[in-house]
Amino acid sequence: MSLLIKLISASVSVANKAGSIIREIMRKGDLNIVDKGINDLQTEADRRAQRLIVSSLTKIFPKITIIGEEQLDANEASSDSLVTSFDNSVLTVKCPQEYVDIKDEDVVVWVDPLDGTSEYTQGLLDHVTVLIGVAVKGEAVAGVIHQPYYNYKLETDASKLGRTIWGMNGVGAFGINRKQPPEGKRIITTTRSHSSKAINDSIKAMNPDQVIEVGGAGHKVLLVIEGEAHAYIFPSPGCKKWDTCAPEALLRSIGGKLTDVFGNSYKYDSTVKHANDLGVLATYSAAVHDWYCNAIPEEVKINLLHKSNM
Ligand SMILES: Nc1ncnc2c1ncn2[C@@H]1O[C@H](COP(=O)(O)O)[C@@H](O)[C@H]1OP(=O)(O)O
Ligand SMILES: [Mg+2]
Ligand SMILES: [Mg+2]
Ligand SMILES: [Mg+2]
Repeated sequence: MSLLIKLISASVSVANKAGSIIREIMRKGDLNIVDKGINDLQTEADRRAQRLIVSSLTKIFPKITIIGEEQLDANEASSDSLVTSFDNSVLTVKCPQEYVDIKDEDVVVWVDPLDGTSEYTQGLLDHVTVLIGVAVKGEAVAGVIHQPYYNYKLETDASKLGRTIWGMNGVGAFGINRKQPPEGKRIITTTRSHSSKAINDSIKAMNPDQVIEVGGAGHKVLLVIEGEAHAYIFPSPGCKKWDTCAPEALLRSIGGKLTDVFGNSYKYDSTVKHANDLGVLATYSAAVHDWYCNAIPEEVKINLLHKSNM
């Protein structure tokens, strides 16, 4: 069994339990919110989900570097029992030849225990995802996106609540049906809680038919994959490597693309700067990516570049 398939399989299992914790904390209603900066919230769910994910994966893969969003006291153990099981459906997949021989030290796992925290605290629950991204030699190669409240408005059957999607470069994506967005239209999805003039100017320059303002990097990439939007636009600082690693890998696995505003892929080795200073642009197909990239005003791009060098 290859290391990568085992790692994705374990990540699917632990992401599912992290989702249960996120639902449990919301059900009990004690979110215990702190603001880490400006409009940068953390709840008990972010903390407990990260402790579970990082401790569980560390137990199975002690030599792999795992980087999580939340800065937590290293001495504080997970209060939840660890997940050391493997998702069987992933284990049946054959690892592409190029990844068969990778070593522990080639891998970095990027964990966003709860993406869309702002929306979580406001009850916009389907914007929330758990993101586990796997980078190999600095490249986003595989991603798990768990959406704990998928179907929550439609389904009364608790067994149909939530879904887990995973994808790997050279293998494809599972748990989601890819759909082409409507032809002859331009639908853009963007932030609802971290807006800026640069974002508004860029969207205006793209002359869209519709703009979908929703929370979460994971959630917006799912909208792109399911054909609800042609592109996810965030020409602004604020997203970090744990926001984009899993979404980037998942999109790539189905022929889409996630880059900075210049069209360059981000790197994900353990020494990279965490902030994605040059923004995020994601599209459903690599063939249309350049159009969106070129449509972002030059002034917006130059400003991001200047700020990133400061
Ligand atoms: N200015 C910011 N400060 C902190 N986190 C940000 C900021 N902008 C974006 N993010 C992170 O990127 C995600 C996508 O952005 P948005 O929801 O605004 O479209 C957010 O849910 C948040 O992740 P998280 O919720 O995990 O902290
Ligand atoms: Mg956060
Ligand atoms: Mg996030
Ligand atoms: Mg988060």
